[in-house]
Amino acid sequence: MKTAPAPYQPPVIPADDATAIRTEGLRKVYRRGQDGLVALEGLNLTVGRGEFFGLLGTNGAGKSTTIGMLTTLVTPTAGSAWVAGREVGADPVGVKSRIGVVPQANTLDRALSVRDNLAFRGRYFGMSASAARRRALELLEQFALADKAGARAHQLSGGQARRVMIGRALMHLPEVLFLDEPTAGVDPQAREDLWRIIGSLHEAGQTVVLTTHHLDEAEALCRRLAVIDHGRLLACDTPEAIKATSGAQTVITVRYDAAAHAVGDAVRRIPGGPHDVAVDGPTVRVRTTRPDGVLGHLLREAGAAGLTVRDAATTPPSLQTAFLTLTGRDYQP
Ligand SMILES: Nc1ncnc2c1ncn2[C@@H]1O[C@H](COP(=O)(O)OP(=O)(O)OP(=O)(O)O)[C@@H](O)[C@H]1O
Repeated sequence: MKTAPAPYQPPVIPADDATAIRTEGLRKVYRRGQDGLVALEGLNLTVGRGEFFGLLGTNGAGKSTTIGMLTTLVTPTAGSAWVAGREVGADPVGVKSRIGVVPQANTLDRALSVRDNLAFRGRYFGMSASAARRRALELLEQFALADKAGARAHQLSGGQARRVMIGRALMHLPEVLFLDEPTAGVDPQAREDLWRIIGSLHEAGQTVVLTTHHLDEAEALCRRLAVIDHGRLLACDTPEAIKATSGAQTVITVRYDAAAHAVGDAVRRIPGGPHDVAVDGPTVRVRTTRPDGVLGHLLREAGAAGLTVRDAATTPPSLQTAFLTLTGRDYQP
């Protein structure tokens, strides 16, 4: 008699592991006729449990492709990924049951009420009808949508629909929540509401992975960022560390009470001092990656030249200038 083969056991990262996501050499090439388009080139990433992690890049950088591979919707061309302790290629069902995904497009069922959009998701994941209904109402309450429970999905504003989609993705208490451009196309007030809701989920311990092409959104929400451009990972760190280590320059500007060429010349002559010194009448502007002590020089040299300082400002690198330095081109979302 033939014995049934032992069921395949996909590799499992131990439950107490601090890692929510790990990728090794993740690569995606889309077929385009005879050619291939490399959408993602060998991505190596680790996201910790409870982290708020952002994928930042301009249109077409490869963010949605990355999310698609991590959420089992896009098949990698090469490489591996583990999400919530399961290998994506080996155990897609296990991954799906442990993640919540909010895509860019509105995928609510227009024929159903808001409450049923959530409750049906709970039923799909095996909740009893009463438990699903209870959890749906809890989530709607949490997202200030209790008064919309009986409304049809198509009666919602863009921001409300996005909140309902987040609620629906949370019905089965997923370990990792993926948000693909969660504030795309919503008005500024709705955007702030979404930021507050998403921020509070993270504070409650939810692991969140978000894609955005908004620099301010990435900076306001994400504790760590992967900067992706043309399918390549250019930097992966806290926003502060990316700004500090990108090689982007700090700009120090001092305005005096009279023409300041003497100050500019003196600062240029300081051994090891800043080289990029521009003088425009009474204003001296220094761009440097080593800003320590530069303002002190500009103030001291003013005294020596008999000038009085009217104004002084130091502008540290922004995420925008860091992006410009990393990619060699301006940020065009
Ligand atoms: N199904 C597909 N078939 C062919 N090419 C694709 C497909 N999906 C994405 N691409 C291409 O892969 C590249 C990366 O696209 P992706 O959608 O991952 O970028 P993105 O960073 O998410 O951009 P956006 O912010 O516009 O969503 C782009 O050049 C895109 O045109």
